[in-house]
Amino acid sequence: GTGSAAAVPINADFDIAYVTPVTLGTPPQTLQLDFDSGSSDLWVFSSHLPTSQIRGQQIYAPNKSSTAKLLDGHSWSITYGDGSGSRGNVYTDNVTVGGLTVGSQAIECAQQVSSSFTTEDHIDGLVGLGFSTLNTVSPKSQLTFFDNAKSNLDSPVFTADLKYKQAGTYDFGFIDEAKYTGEITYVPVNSDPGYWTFPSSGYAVGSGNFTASSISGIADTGTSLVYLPTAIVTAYYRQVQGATNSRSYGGYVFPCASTLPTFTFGVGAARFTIPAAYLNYAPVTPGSATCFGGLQSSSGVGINIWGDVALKAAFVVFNGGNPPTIGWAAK
Ligand SMILES: CSC[C@H](NC(=O)[C@H](Cc1ccccc1)OC(=O)N1CCC(N)CC1)C(=O)N[C@@H](CC1CCCCC1)[C@@H](O)Cn1ccccc1=O
Repeated sequence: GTGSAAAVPINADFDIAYVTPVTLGTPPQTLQLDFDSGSSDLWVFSSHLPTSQIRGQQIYAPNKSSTAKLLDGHSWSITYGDGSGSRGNVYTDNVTVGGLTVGSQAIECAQQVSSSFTTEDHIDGLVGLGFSTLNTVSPKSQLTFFDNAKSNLDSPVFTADLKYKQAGTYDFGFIDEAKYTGEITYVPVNSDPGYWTFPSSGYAVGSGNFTASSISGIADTGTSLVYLPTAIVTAYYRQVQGATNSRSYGGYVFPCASTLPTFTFGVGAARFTIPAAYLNYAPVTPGSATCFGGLQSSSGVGINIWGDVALKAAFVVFNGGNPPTIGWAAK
């Protein structure tokens, strides 16, 4: 089988995250979930949450689904890189994404969410697309939607075609040739850390020379920005008039009117250029003349992350075969 679903930006002004409609249970309950290749829990706002923690989000009510089953004695708790988090209990039920259905998928029902989830009313939960080793359900960890679907997929892959300020798609089980140009460059994935960790072959700032250097990082659809080693990031912002590394804003900022260079990264022999517009991420506060960069240092994060700012400059194939690989193509 295959599936195909839209990845819709949650904010009209800048791409902080993308959500995809997912139907749960019988009769179907549709929620807008953030597909996150940087984590491996499928969790939802649920009828088990105190109403004080719900602010407009859609919820999944397992007691309204004839196919829901409590996973007795199981719980989950997750904290993300940005400090947000949630926890709760677990049901299994049917989950459908873009026409692809998984029966008895673990649906982690939130009983508590952190304030940043309560205030982000466009996100009703997450679908983790990392490796199932990262799943937080205890005492028995659960499989991701992708791992459960894999044996029924025409091909054990999912692809991300994220776009700048417009809807893109996540496809499951097939590679849509119409979504990319040229060849797909595949490189090995180290799944031991549980993420889609792959080697990049180097970078260039604007029209400058390409610096060959092996950079290990993760392809993370759930992270908005790109986080890379400080040496690379300082080389980039040296080319930006008025750029400073602001402690108060937590990263590199610059006058919104500044001209930004592009940023090119290598995957094997292939080269992908992130347009300057993607790197002029957003005003630090609405209407400010100071803007926050889409490229930031990974020194505070602990790993290099190729987030949405990079992913939307390419068509990316997450190949869950044995061994796993990741493919990048121009589009
Ligand atoms: C450098 S990991 C920071 C990253 N969280 C972000 O990227 C958030 C995303 C967001 C989306 C919607 C509203 C608010 C914030 O956005 C910012 O942090 N931004 C954007 C706006 C900017 N002004 C400031 C910087 C992050 O924890 N991702 C995790 C998934 C996220 C969690 C929050 C909800 C959306 C999905 C995850 O894949 C990151 N992971 C990756 C590997 C290991 C652990 C880990 O946990």
